[in-house]
Order: sequence, then structure tokens, then C-alpha cells
Amino acid sequence: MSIGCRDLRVTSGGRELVAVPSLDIAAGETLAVLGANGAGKSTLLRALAHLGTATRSGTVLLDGKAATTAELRAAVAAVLQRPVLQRMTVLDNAAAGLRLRGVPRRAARQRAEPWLAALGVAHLATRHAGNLSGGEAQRVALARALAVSPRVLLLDEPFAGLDATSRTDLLADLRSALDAQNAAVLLVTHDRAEATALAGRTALLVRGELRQVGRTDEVLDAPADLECANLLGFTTHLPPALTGHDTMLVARPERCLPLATDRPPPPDTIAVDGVLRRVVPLGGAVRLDVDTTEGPVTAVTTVDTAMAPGDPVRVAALAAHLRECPPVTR
Ligand SMILES: Nc1ncnc2c1ncn2[C@@H]1O[C@H](COP(=O)(O)OP(=O)(O)OP(=O)(O)O)[C@@H](O)[C@H]1O
Repeated sequence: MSIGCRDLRVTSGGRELVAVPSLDIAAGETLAVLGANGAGKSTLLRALAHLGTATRSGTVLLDGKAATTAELRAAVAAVLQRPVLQRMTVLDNAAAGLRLRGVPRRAARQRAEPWLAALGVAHLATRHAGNLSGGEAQRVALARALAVSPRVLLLDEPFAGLDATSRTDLLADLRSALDAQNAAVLLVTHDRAEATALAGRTALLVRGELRQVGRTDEVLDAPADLECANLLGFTTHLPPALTGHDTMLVARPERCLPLATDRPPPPDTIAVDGVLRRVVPLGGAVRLDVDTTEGPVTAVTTVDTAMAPGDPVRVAALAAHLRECPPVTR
């Protein structure tokens, strides 16, 4: 089943939180919605499920037809930020969605068990859910949602707060679990790696508006404007006054090379000169913050540059790593 919306608007206290003219997620497809804190990602997710207290207008579609709240309740399973588990065993929690849909207890447990296994928490089945770690609770909440074989699955930052290893493992477990279903999946995240790992398409949400929607690899590599560029990590901005180019050029700092100003830049690079303001250790790499006549630029390097604040520095980026980026027009 597909889910979508037309002219979906959410307002609160006269403030527009989300305005999405059109969005569609096909059956079997995962769409990531990427946005900064407060961009409206959770608000959009809740609006698609007819959840939440804010004022909503517009239409949510299931298989192309306007859906009622009851139809959405039947079709959609959601895993919200900080999942709430009930005061019972892990297995009964995993079975709770099925029980709500009228499945008898024994059958619900039997159907839920494989999902605990798929998400790597079968060994916790008899434990009381109140004693789980945050990551274990996330896995149980995902198992509970997947166990009902939802036709639409809405995931709101399901990996928030997990350590890097648990997150990588859970991403892999979730990808396999999703492959076994044919649900339309919306994944809300602020993490590009999660979008890459799970979603064929990605939408960028900036201040409640969808600025870009497309194939994940294409969207992540070609920001439509400067706000999208910042969201996608293209935070080194080279303005026309520095490069002689017609438009702003942007790059990821890790693609920018700091050089001494007396060294010629390598071929096929665009370089700007400035003064090193500070060196920020990143653990295995350093970020060099450089002041130019047109503002700050940054470069991240793993090479020991032996540069100190106050030194003149040249920041060079291969032309292939630079993207032209128009200003924000709205
Ligand atoms: N019910 C509500 N009433 C009023 N304002 C709200 C309501 N829900 C959310 N907001 C506001 O809407 C904006 C978007 O919030 P939302 O939680 O959707 O952002 P988000 O992109 O999910 O952020 P985060 O990444 O921090 O979770 C925020 O400014 C928030 O304060």
C-alpha cells in the first residue's frame, strides 16, 4: 500500500509548522525525511498518521484515495522517538500491536517472536520491559511495529541515542526486516548515513518545507540551495568574490585541503587564501577554521599540517568535489 499527502499543512498558534504540497511513498519503498532539529520532521510524520494536537489541513492518501483516521489506524504502525513500552514482558510488548488488532494472545506471541529474533533481542523475550537499555527498548519497539506486518511504517529517529556499533547493527537488522515486508516506509532522521543505509529516496525538510526530493545518492550529492548544503554537510562555502565564479561553490570540509600559501595549488583545484583562526581536534583528524576576506571557510584533514593560528593558509578543493549552489530564495 502507498501513502501520500496533498496540501498537508500543520499550524499551531498561528505558526505554520509544516507545509507539504505533495508527497508519495510507494509500497515497498523507504523514503527518508532529513532535516535539522526543529525542521518539522516529527510534525510531518504525525500529520501523516493523523496523530498529534496541532491543527492539520489537507489530505492523507492511502493507495491514492483520501484516508480516514480509522483507515490510517488500521494501515499504519509508527515507532516514535523514545518508544514507550508497557509494564509486561518483552515478548508481550512485541505482541501488543497484534493484540490491539484482535489477535488472540497465544497467536500474537507466536507471530511476534520471530521479529524479536530478526531484531536481535529474542534472548530478552521473558525479561520485564522496564529493565531494558535504551537500545534494547528501540529494538523491541521496532519488533512490535513490524510484527503487525503494517502496510505503512513510520519511523521517527529509531536509532537516536544508540552507540555507533549498536546503530550499525540495528540498521542492518532493520534493512533485512524491511526487505521481508512490502510496507511503504517513512524514516525521519537527521543522519545522512541512516538515509543512505535504508532509503532509496530522500526528502530534505527545511523550516517545514520540502526543498528537495529524489534518489538518496543524488540528493545527498547535489544540494539545491545553501540551507540544503548545510544540512548535507557541504559547509565550506566559497563565495564568488573569492573564486571569481558566478555562483557560490560549496564543498564538504573533509574534501578541502589546507596548504601553505607559498605552495601552488594542485591542478584542477579551486583555492582561496586566508588566515588560520583555530585548529579543532576531531579525533583522528583536525578541522582548520580559516578566515578569508569574505568570511570563514573550513577544511578537515588527517595530515599533520603543523600550522598554527595566525598562519596564512590556502584552502583548495578539487573542482570535482565542488558544487554550485544558488542562494536561498524564500
Ligand atoms: N503541538 C505543537 N504545538 C506547537 N508547536 C509545535 C508542536 N509540535 C511541534 N512544534 C514545533 O514545531 C517545530 C517542529 O518540531 P518537530 O518536532 O516536528 O521538529 P523535528 O524536525 O522533528 O525536530 P527534532 O530533530 O529536534 O526532533 C518546532 O519548532 C516545535 O517546537
